[in-house]
Amino acid sequence: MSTPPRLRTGAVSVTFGRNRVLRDVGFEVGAGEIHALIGQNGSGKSTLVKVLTGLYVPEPGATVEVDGVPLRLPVRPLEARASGVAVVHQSLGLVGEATVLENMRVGRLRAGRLSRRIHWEHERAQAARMFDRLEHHVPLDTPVHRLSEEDRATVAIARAMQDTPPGGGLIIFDESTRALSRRSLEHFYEMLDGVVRAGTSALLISHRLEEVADVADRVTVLRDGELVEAGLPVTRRGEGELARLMLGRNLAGLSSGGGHARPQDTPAVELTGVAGSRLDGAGVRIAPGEIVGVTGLADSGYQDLPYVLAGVERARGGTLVVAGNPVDLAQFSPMAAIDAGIALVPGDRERAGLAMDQSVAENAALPRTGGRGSRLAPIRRRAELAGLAPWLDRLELSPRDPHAVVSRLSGGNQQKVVLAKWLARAPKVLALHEPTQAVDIGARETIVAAVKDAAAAGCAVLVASGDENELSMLCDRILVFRDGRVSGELTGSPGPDEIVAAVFSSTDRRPLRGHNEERGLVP
Ligand SMILES: Nc1ncnc2c1ncn2[C@@H]1O[C@H](COP(=O)(O)OP(=O)(O)OP(=O)(O)O)[C@@H](O)[C@H]1O
Repeated sequence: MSTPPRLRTGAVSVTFGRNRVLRDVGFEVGAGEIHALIGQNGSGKSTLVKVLTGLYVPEPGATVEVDGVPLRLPVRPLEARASGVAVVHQSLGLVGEATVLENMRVGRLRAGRLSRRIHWEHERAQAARMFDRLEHHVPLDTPVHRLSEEDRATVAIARAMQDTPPGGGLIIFDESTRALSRRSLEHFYEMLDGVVRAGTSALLISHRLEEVADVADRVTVLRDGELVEAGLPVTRRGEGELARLMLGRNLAGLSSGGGHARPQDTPAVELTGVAGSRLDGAGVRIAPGEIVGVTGLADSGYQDLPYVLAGVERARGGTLVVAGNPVDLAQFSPMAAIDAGIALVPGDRERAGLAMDQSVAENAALPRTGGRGSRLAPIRRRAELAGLAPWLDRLELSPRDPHAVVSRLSGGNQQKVVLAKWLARAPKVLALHEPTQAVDIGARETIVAAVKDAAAAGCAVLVASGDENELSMLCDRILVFRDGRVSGELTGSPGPDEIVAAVFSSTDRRPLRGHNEERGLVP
């Protein structure tokens, strides 16, 4: 008798109101494989994960089996956990302020039956065992936000492994790796390779198709809630082919670099001597039409710059000159930034100021700068909606409805709302933090084109990113940060390898995982 797959789903359908978001989804994940689940924003990936973990109830007729044993539906979260299914959420899903030990053991702490006291020695031993299994050790008493990015990735895997029996179980990574830099990704997959070689399975959800092509053994593709492919071997399938399967069309080739710079002009924006929690004398000058990237190691401070430029993060000191007017950064505010024509697209939606219980259109109208009660408000509102609609079309918002409530949109679609809102306002300066992080490859193409169009029209663009592919697609010039200030500059539309080499001071860009044939895992 052949061994059953690690996970098998059958006829999983989910409907919200009149919207059927999953339709008869049946697929299998084998033992010891990395299985990727890909699809455009809103195609139903997270909904499927939420069915597997018991957050959403599938329609009658669905089946979910782990190692051939059917789970009762709707899935009971504790039963899923007991059968060896673990989930790592977006951006590793760790609590920064809590220690490694607390992150490892939260939800699992056991108090003595009589004393009601927690046996910390037992908890430490349990946590340490996982790091032994991974052969990587991380200090248990350090708060997670003080760890290196690589160590944080180790903790996320170790934490999930607690629910999987040695050599068994399934870890679901729901966009967990999306904020990791190249070097941390290499480390992450080195560890995960060891875990799956021992027999544990991984279900990987990621919009980085280059990563999927590098590391996955097989791929399942969802389009509009339906299966397009189930368990297709990934061997020798490049990013382009995966994109075609996902989008149902060919992806136009993306040119790299901005190419619209007019550096002889007086700068549209200039930051000097910026001091903040992680910044220490940083400075950037951006000409009208120029797209400048800032990058570096995770703790180098470059990520703070868009927020300082948009007045969202108060700097301790430094000067901003925008359109020839100097401003003391210690006195700067978000409203002053908006008035100066500076727009911010943050990296995570929590910082994006989305009003989750309001519609897409209502969010696009926020914040209003003055004239709230004016008789002209309805006219302005209609004009705003008219300006927004083409952007919602261009970014393929799903559902394409300006009246949809934001909390009901998928994560990537929420990100698109923030982008559409600011792009529709034709800002003078755009401050972007990982602008394509949560969006699918089709929308990434559109966003890159839209940012370049904005630059061509004279907008000065700052892009903070740890993703060398994103930087290479967008930027004319890249500043590399170290210890809170600029330590190097790459000009002439640098490529991804050059960027990684500059950030890590080494030219060694290892493959994320050996080829499928080498791993001997492809049937
Ligand atoms: N609680 C809900 N109520 C109503 N609609 C919902 C709810 N949750 C999700 N949806 C809808 O279900 C569809 C699928 O969403 P889902 O989050 O599964 O997409 P996804 O493939 O994970 O997208 P992304 O890549 O953007 O994260 C979307 O159209 C979304 O608007």
